[in-house]
Amino acid sequence: MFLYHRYIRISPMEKASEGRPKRFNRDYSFGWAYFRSISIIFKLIFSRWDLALLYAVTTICLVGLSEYITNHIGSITGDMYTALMNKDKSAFWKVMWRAAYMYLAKCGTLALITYASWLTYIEFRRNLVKALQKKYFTALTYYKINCIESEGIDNPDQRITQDVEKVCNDLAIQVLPYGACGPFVVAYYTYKTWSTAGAGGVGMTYVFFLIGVFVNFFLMKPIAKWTARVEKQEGNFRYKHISIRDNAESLALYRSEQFENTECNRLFNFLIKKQFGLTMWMLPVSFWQQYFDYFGGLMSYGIQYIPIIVLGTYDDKSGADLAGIISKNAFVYIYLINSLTRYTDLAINVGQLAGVMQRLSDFVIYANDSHKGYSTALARGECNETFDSEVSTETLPSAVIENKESGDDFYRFENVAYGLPNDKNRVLIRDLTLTIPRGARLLLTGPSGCGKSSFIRILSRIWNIQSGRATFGINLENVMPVPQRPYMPAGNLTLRQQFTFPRHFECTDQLSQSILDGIIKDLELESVVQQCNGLDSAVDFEWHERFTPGELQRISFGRVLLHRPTLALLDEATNSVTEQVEEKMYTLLQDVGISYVSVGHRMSLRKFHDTEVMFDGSGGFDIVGISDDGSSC
Ligand SMILES: Nc1ncnc2c1ncn2[C@@H]1O[C@H](COP(=O)(O)OP(=O)(O)OP(=O)(O)O)[C@@H](O)[C@H]1O
Repeated sequence: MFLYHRYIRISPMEKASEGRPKRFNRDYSFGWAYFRSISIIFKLIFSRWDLALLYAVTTICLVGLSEYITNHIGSITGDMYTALMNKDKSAFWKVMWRAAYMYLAKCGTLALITYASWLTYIEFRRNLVKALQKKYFTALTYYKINCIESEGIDNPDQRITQDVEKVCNDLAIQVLPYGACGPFVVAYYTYKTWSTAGAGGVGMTYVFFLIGVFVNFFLMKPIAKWTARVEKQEGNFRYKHISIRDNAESLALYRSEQFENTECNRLFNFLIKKQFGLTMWMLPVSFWQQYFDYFGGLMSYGIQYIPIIVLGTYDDKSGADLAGIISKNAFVYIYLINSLTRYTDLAINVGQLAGVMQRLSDFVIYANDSHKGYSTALARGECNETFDSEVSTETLPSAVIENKESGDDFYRFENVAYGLPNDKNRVLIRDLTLTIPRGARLLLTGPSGCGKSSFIRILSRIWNIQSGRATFGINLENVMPVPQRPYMPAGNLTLRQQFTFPRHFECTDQLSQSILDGIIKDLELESVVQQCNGLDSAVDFEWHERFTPGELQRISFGRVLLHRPTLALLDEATNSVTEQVEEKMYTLLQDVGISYVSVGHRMSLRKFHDTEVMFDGSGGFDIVGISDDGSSC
């Protein structure tokens, strides 16, 4: 009771953190949903004829071979008993030699099974991770899960890394080999049992097994549920530590050790509570598993009661022969019981897999749903209608979106309203009528939170408009953003790769190299190159921890100058550099003929723009012209 109170009681804070009910935020069960999730995951693992299938079949064949050898090994003890009781030297040495090479074959096969099942695991994991990552990075699914509405898909990173690892490991090494060969082994030993102990012996064994299955079925239900709960809390706890790693300097400046320590402990306590819950359920499962195994050993002799005492089948045999027969029969019966109990043991693995497997299949279902809208929109040439299904058209006129690449304008908005994609009631801007022509130099200003960056999201087509008519006259390939917080992809990349991001090309040709050298000089990035040991050394530090926001802003600005898009979307892209550097940056943009839409608060920005849209913070706006000296006209 004390332990229950200490670990399981739900605190008010924990209750509050559960939030509103979400589609995928539910407890997992050991039922039909599990079988559905198995079919979803298997389709991804075996999506084509490849090594995964070859290795899986090889493993199963090796397990079959191992069972065949075991069948021959089974008679060795019985023959040894008979040879020793008869004091028969030649029979003894025959059995010894037979045993030696049989064990050699058995051990070799077991080693090969381990090897093949690990290869299977690697191929399973390769297929599943690649399939999930493809889904994650299609149709902005990663953005929706992390920034918009995940419907309860927590910790996607953990699902792709840890959950996949567990599922593939258990499937390839535990479940698949023995699960696939099991029925044949069971059928063979059932026949062997029948031929010596008759229907009574087989019946006793199967009743024993069915009791096991029945008890396991009830014990497994909570295991699936609690495993998924533990996985979720593991993900939250790990993510907390990752965020501390990524923000170590900010924490140090805030001296927030105590706060973060308490927070880490709080998340860890959630995890421990869930682990305790799982452990509580593992107690009866473990007891039942052990008891069942031990009782199975006794049963292999118990069944012999039928042929030896009830049927008197071996009444004419000598003591030595009977000892050998008892040993051989015991092997057959114990093997039948073992093959059946192996299934009940596998049930623990399968039960634990149920929770993790459903976490993965939920991820797949969510991604597939989110791809649906995207594909239709793409087919209509309207790849920006990603969030259509979430937008309310009850109170607003419907949204009309057109793509006109050949037009004179980059964008045309007529009576457009936009707001939060995850809250249809929150409209940020209403009735916006604005044309952004080719060659535009547009400035967006207004109070914090009024919807300036959201407008950049509309231009980048990661958010959709709610109503009105929007015409897009520029392909996304020709637009490049510079976000508020410079994005530096992780993974020991070189400085050159940071510059060439988001493309994977290597700028080795003379022209790109000379452009890059010019950018480094113009943006005064020589010291950054030095700290990175040149352009082509893989760095082992965290970019945000090593470089200042101003340096990072200059690197992301350098990307724009290197890629030379038609239009740059600059979201407070120069707010960490001096006004002199800012002037240099805008002059460089103008020199290479890149149009731009900027978001910013500084007055000094005005002189680089010809039009200003001033949002008022309550859904309205003003559009004014700007003359060369920065004054309104
Ligand atoms: N993914 C999101 N989910 C929910 N709300 C969001 C999301 N992104 C932005 N918002 C909200 O939308 C509103 C407008 O945000 P936006 O980023 O456009 O502001 P902003 O005008 O650029 O402000 P600032 O000048 O402070 O950057 C804010 O209230 C913000 O909290």
